[in-house]
Amino acid sequence: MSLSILIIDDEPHLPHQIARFLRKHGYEVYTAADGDRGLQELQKNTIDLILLDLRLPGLSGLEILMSVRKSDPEVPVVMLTAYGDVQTAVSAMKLGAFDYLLKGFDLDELLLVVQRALETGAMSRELRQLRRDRSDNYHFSYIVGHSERMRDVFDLVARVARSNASVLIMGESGTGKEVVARAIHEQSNRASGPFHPLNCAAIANNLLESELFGYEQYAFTDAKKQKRGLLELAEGGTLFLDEIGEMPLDMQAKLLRVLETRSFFRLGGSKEVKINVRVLAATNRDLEQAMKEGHFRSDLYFRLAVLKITLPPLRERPGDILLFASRFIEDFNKSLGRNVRRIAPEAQHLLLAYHWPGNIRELKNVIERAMILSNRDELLPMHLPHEIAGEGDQAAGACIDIWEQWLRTRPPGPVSLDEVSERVEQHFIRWALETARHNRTRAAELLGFAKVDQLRYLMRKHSIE
Ligand SMILES: Nc1ncnc2c1ncn2[C@@H]1O[C@H](COP(=O)(O)OP(=O)(O)OP(=O)(O)O)[C@@H](O)[C@H]1O
Repeated sequence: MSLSILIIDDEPHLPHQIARFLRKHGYEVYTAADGDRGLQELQKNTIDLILLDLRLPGLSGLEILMSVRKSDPEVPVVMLTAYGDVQTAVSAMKLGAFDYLLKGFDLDELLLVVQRALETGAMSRELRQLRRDRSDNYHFSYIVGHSERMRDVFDLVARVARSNASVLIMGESGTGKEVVARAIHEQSNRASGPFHPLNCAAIANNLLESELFGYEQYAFTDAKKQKRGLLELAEGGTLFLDEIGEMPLDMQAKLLRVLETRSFFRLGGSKEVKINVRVLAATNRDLEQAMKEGHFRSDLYFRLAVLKITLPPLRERPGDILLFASRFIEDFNKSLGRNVRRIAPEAQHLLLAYHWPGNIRELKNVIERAMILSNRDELLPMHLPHEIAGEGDQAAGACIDIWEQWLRTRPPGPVSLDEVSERVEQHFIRWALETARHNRTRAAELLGFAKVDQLRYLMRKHSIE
């Protein structure tokens, strides 16, 4: 990725001399002779470093520095200063400038400062990304599982990680395709580079192109400022294209060209950008079928599927269900501040008997939900959703919740059995009506009544409308 430097300086020769020198070292350079034009360049282009003269016509260097800090706090600024202005340069450092250079500097000295500033800028971007990942609650670790098929998958992951080839990861939704892609990245020699996932199905077709390729200013009406696409942002790392089967045919042709030439043009751009990015793709669609139907290009398929990994659905590896469940319990114990110790045997049976159409994602959600619902150290059938536990257990669960709630809130003193059964009865009826969305026949069924009349009688008794 070529990094961009903006020089804001009004001297007639120096900026051009610096620009020539930096271009020779592979940087993209923009120049501006005053603050206003400098800020305009900053608005239009993606700038990685600013070299800023302290004395300028119009806005002063310090004023420009302050507006840069406000609009783009991470871009490093190096002040260019004359001998008599060192004191002001020191004030600029206090305002957040990265460094200053005394005019008369030699170009090698400039290059060193530029390289250091760019590295610092890259590090603060990386830190921001890491913080974002952490706040997304993303902590990368994965579970291999007991099943032989998953052990084979992760053996293959370790082997393909060493190569640079494209990999196509196949499997139903929620089987862990992105997890596998991250595992390949983390075990490869690109691990210290970025990993950028892009879900081709979650993004409108017209945005997909600009998301991948980026654009120059005014490439289209809304392109107010140049923007780098994911192909550039993933430089030195991995780009993960999820649901590649949903990519429109014209984009498939453009992606193929990138894979063949390892280069591309930003939208509206005329300069070829060279890249060093590994592309991993995933699909839950049968791409061979899609090729036969003409929805997927076969040349792209063969480029992407140099290596293939297929993830089995969870129902075909029941040996993994309880292992994954208990690992998720450990994770959620930490994040929810809970201390759940086990899954009751009856609940284990239900988890094992279920067919898991949503695979590991569904299992993870089911465990999280159960842990939120349970206020004990054990997960019971009543904490599982009704498609897993059936309705009977949900009703029992509701009943126990009501009971526990009442025990916690009732005034101290002796409890009469009548009082307890009255309360449970009243709350149980309300629960059934709500669950049945006020359909009385259905609510009566949930309560195990043969006739709706029984429900009507109890509703009158407890003054329930
Ligand atoms: N081996 C694993 N270890 C730990 N967590 C896993 C594993 N596999 C999947 N998960 C969890 O299951 C959820 C779904 O995984 P992932 O997003 O990788 O699936 P996917 O196959 O890419 O799904 P989709 O096709 O819908 O994009 C995630 O929360 C992930 O953390």
